Amino acid sequence: MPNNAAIAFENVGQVFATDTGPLEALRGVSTSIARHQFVAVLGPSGCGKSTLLRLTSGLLKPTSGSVKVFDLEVTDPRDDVGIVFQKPTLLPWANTIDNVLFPLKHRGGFVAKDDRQRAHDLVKMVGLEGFETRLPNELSGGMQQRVGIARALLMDPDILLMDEPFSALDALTREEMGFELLRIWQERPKTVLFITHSISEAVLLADRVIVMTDRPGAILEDLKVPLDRPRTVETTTSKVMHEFAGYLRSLLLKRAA
Ligand SMILES: Nc1ncnc2c1ncn2[C@@H]1O[C@H](COP(=O)(O)OP(=O)(O)OP(=O)(O)O)[C@@H](O)[C@H]1O
Repeated sequence: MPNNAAIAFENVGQVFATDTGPLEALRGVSTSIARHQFVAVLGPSGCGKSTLLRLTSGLLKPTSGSVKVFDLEVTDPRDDVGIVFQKPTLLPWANTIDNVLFPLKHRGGFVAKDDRQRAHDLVKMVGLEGFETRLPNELSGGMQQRVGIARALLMDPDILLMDEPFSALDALTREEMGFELLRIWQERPKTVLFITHSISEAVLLADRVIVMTDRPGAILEDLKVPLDRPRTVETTTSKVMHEFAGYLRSLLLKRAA
């Protein structure tokens, strides 16, 4: 395992205790993600994708093996790891800026003038200039998700964990958000672990796609995406994208056969 990895999973297993007995969610997951690499994870429902993400964030400890971030075993949530969930879980009474600043406030941190400026800059970066004082219910789903992304970027984390971040959005907004994320990622390089059910989204965004098996989740294939950057709208209709997506689809279907 290279020791310059941003994230390293070493023989990770996760067994949950449930009412009906132990449930093995992950088995023997070993892989590493280089700094500033964009890795997408695809796999059937319940194969442990979110569990992998929670283990990386420190919200959960593995029952076997280890998860390391920059060579240190993950024991607790860290400031250099930002998370974006499917639903942005914004505070309904707080405006855009205050929602972005929430992680700082939550940690009991003093919000300095610089922090407020950073929040304004991030809000601008995610395309919400002019919406700084709006409440979440005055924003569309896509805009709320942008607030969630700006919030995850507040501490300028090196690692960004994203759990189906665009799945609640309509197809067009979803694609737009994907390109937006690539723009942000190029502007402020980050190590991204991105969970999705969308093959085309995984291919369009990532450097590498990890395909998981059914539960207990293990790595079925780990593939480099054969597309140059920057990715553009043309990429989405390219032959290479089409063929690679087709291969991934066959992998996922074979598994279900
Ligand atoms: N805290 C928990 N206690 C018990 N079982 C759990 C817990 N968290 C997850 N599981 C179970 O572990 C398995 C993997 O869950 P996980 O959410 O990681 O899957 P997933 O691949 O992200 O699924 P989906 O694609 O449907 O979101 C599932 O069977 C789930 O029910």
